[in-house]
Amino acid sequence: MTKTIISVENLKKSYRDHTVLDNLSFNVDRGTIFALLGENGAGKTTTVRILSTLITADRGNATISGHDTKRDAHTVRKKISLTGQYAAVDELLTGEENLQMMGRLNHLDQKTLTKRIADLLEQFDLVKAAKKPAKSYSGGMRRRLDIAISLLSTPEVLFLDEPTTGLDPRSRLTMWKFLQNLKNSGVTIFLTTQYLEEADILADKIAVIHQGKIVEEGTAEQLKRLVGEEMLELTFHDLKEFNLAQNLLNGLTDSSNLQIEVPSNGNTESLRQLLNELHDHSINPKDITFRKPTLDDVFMKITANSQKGEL
Ligand SMILES: Nc1ncnc2c1ncn2[C@@H]1O[C@H](COP(=O)(O)OP(=O)(O)OP(=O)(O)O)[C@@H](O)[C@H]1O
Repeated sequence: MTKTIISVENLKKSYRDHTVLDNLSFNVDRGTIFALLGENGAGKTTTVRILSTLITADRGNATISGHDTKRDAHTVRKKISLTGQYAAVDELLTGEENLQMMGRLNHLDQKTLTKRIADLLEQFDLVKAAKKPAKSYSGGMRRRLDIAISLLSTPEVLFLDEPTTGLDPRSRLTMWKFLQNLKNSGVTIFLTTQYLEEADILADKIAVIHQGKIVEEGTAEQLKRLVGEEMLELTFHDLKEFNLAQNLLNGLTDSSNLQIEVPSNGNTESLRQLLNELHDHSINPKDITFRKPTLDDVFMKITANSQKGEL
């Protein structure tokens, strides 16, 4: 079996004169979690819809396990499952009935289906809720049921379009745990997200999509390294101190919070020098913290560069 399970080469998609995907290319390794990270309207759903054979690209190629999503869509559909942004759950049926119905539509024999449903209800923490109508479920439970439905026949690749959008922080944490377990069971997961933290926590590889182009790609660590060193965040007692420090330090200033952020190489000697210099001017910061770059910083940096036309 080859390492690459999803291969995307120069995909283009336009609606009239609006270019939605502009030469998109990337690969996803088998058994990994891949995150397509981008803002609203960046082209994430369009990419998922092409890869899951719901629509076709105007140009370019995409394959799943070596099968072309356009020419061999039938085979691709057998290998994948898709969970969209809007849960495909029948509100009037119970959780168990939803699973039964979709299992029968998927032509699973009753014995296999009964066993599979019991496993999925257990795995997705829905045993207690199984006999209750889905309309009584919370957003998180509904999303879990939706994913359980898409796992009735074990797919090679599971596509999840914004799996945690609209969920409360606790349900997001639970979902992350489920997705990690799913990956450990061998399923390749392709997810789209607007949440930098989600991509950071879950993904083995992240591709940042902006206006239909991949503007950066790598592991969370690689993307964070792009931004550079650690940052040192200094908070001052009052505006007078802050203004004085601003003249001495070359950093990013935030006057409303009386904060200045300067790059730091993590070296204690340079920190001592900086503090001595402030001290010589009778400035003693109220608070000093080291901050590791976040994916937020990466995203800000990349999108700022692309707006400046540097990409
Ligand atoms: N069928 C369509 N007809 C016209 N324009 C479309 C169509 N589908 C998508 N678009 C446009 O393509 C762009 C990308 O949409 P897409 O849904 O892929 O973005 P997204 O990154 O998934 O954003 P969101 O998080 O809002 O879903 C948007 O500007 C959208 O309006």
